[in-house]
Amino acid sequence: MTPLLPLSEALEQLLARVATCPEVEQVSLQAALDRILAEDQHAVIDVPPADNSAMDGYALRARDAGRKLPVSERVAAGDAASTLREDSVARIFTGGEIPAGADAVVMQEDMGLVDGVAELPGEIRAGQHIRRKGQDCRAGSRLLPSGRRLRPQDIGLLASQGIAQVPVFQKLTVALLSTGNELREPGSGALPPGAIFNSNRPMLVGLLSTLGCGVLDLGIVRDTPEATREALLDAAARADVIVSSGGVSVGEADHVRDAVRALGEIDLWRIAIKPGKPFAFGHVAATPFIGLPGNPSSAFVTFLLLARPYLCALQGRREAPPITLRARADFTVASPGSRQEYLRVSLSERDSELWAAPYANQSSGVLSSLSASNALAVVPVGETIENGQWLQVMRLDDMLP
Ligand SMILES: Nc1nc2c(c(=O)[nH]1)N[C@H]1C(S)=C(S)[C@@H](COP(=O)(O)OP(=O)(O)OC[C@H]3O[C@@H](n4cnc5c(N)ncnc54)[C@H](O)[C@@H]3O)O[C@H]1N2
Ligand code: MOO
Repeated sequence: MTPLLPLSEALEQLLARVATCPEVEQVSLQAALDRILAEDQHAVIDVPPADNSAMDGYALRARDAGRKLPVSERVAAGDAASTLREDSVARIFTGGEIPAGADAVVMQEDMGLVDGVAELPGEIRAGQHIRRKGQDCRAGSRLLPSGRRLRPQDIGLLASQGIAQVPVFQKLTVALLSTGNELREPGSGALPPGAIFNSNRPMLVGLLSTLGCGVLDLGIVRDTPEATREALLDAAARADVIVSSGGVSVGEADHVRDAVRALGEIDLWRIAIKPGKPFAFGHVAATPFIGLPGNPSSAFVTFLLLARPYLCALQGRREAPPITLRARADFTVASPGSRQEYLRVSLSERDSELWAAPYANQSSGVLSSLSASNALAVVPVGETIENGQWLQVMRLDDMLP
């Protein structure tokens, strides 16, 4: 039996096989949401383009503090810049460009106004309530790095520069297939004896879609060597990656396993994590193949810990791994043995601290454990966790997309 492989080594081996980035395409800014930026983006203009007021009030000279001065003009957002006459103040609105000569803004709440004459407060700091030209972005500075998944705020930032088209990597197409004679699709009627519904398929379609991949859903592959080979060759020709679930453990010959081996190469790993020990990686012709374990929780956890970083790298995405938080254990577990455990837990806040409470049944076939949880808590190999002990936890929402 092959020894257990630490998660970090499995990940390293997977990432080492990522050689190239996808092709680049230009898309409109709005269509760029959730896509992966293919080139660094730089500011082309200063934003804001000129000093402007942060408040509705009066633009004036700070040295005039305490004086009574007439209001010589009115500046609204969108008006072209003007020059402030000597011995006067300008009425100004938020976003209005500061007239030349003015060096401060007094909020209208702080200004006395008698018969149209402004009574300036006794103390005015030069620069107050002025938003400086270029304080948001300086022309030439880097706005966003290549490899960034574009979020709504990134789209807004690009729009603030007048950028209307952006280069993004083409979407990956992932072929998905489910293996297992026992599987039936939801909607196909009542289950015959021995059968179960295929829950991995829609779950994995969801995970892949959330990651921004196009999914070529091949459904349940008919359980013959010929049908399996045909499906894999079709997948290899039409997709960038093939993902399957089931049949990667030590059981009797599985058609997918044998067919991948016949059409390419397959490594069957035993990873030192629970859930998710068996995991396969290889290729069909030149198309990479990932074999997730069949147990639904194992498929989900190995997708997050292994398939996700691999697919992100293949997409050209370059970002820091999801953040790890610290939480206190709301439980006690004895030494779990030879595999690092990823307990499905609910995080909640108590006395300004995070606490992790595990779902009662942590069996890898129990999908409710994931649905009821919002995080994974890491229990290192050989450790006994006492109640109140600090643990590393990863919020599921931080791992997706
Ligand atoms: N003798 C051993 N048996 C097992 C070992 C082992 O080391 N020695 N490892 C166990 C572990 S750990 C896991 S995880 C599973 C993984 O098994 P496979 O990847 O080969 O998957 P299957 O046997 O096909 O299925 C396992 C389980 O999951 C159910 N399943 C499969 N596909 C789906 C699906 N699409 N939707 C819902 N449920 C699915 C299937 O019915 C089985 O109950 O192996 C252990 N065995
Ligand atoms: O890894 Mo299996 O996922 O422990 O049941």
